[in-house]
Amino acid sequence: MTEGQKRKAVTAMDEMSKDGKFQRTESQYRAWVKADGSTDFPAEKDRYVIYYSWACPWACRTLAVRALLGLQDVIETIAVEPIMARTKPDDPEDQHIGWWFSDKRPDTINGCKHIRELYEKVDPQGKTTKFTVPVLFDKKQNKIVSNESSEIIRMLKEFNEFADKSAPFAGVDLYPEDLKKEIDAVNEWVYPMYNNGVYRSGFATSQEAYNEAVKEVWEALDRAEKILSEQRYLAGDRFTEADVRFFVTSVRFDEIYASHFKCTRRISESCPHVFEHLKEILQMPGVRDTVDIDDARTHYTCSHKKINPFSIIPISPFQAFSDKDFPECWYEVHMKPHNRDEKFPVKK
Ligand SMILES: N[C@@H](CCC(=O)N[C@@H](CS)C(=O)NCC(=O)O)C(=O)O
Repeated sequence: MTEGQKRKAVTAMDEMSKDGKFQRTESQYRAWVKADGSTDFPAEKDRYVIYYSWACPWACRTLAVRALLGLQDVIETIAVEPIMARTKPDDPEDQHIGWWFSDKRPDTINGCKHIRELYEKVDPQGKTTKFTVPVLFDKKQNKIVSNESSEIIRMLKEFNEFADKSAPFAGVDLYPEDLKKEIDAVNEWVYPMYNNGVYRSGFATSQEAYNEAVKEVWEALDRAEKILSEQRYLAGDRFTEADVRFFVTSVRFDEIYASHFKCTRRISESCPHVFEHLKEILQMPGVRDTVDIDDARTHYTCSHKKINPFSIIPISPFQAFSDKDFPECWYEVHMKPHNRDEKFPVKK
């Protein structure tokens, strides 16, 4: 970046088309960790860190896969604060709002104040303009490896030799060769209609754009409900990344997307099979530790000022059935035993 030229920093809420549609930009860091050392990023224990937000479904899918593969002691993690804030508050021309660290949640590796500073540190030329989590960071070379979660979840298997063998899917490839076609077919509709669909619904700034998006979210729910009433998992009778990718949106749906993103339906009331599927995954060893529904709710309701200018947090719908406060009332419902084993016994 030459002097006088300013980086145009953007956030998700700036990525709008003229007709009010949310259009997500592509991730910019797309390198790969490899166990065989064939890239600049060899798989090593204690070398990498994942920066994440508890709110972010994309970041949390990397945490879920890390837990399922038993990599908690191999790759460390650093969380940001839930509420986004201006990253250059002293510059009136720079209105960027982003993820912050704090004394309670410090960046213990790079000592940055916010995620934007981390990106600017590794990229002083100003090529990056959107500062997202997750970030997979190489501590040895001080480089960002990847900020694309769909690729990070696939490269985590490269660390399998260091995995805790007692983890539910230690050494397992969640994108196995023989199921790639089925998984790709599921991801192809789950990403646009569901994972990104809820954002397209919530960020829409015209009635037409909202109607179109929310209709697709509902269609995706109906489609998943049908599949999960006929088979145990989305890509067949084996658990795969397609289930994790679906889960991270499902788990936030009733508490956050139904109200804050105006998706209006509730999984726990209208999609019993999707609900049991989400409970099954949430209850897999390690996964509960990758979901902080309180932090997530705080982020969405208090960071998107254009959607919720007074930062009013809607009361939890699960409060209606419980004497417990939030988030205990939420966990009470979601940690109740699921019926997936009974309905679809795993073939031995
Ligand atoms: N393609 C990215 C998307 C990540 C993403 O959009 N993360 C959001 C949080 S949910 C973010 O960090 N947004 C920052 C911003 O909008 O400025 C991935 O899947 O890794």
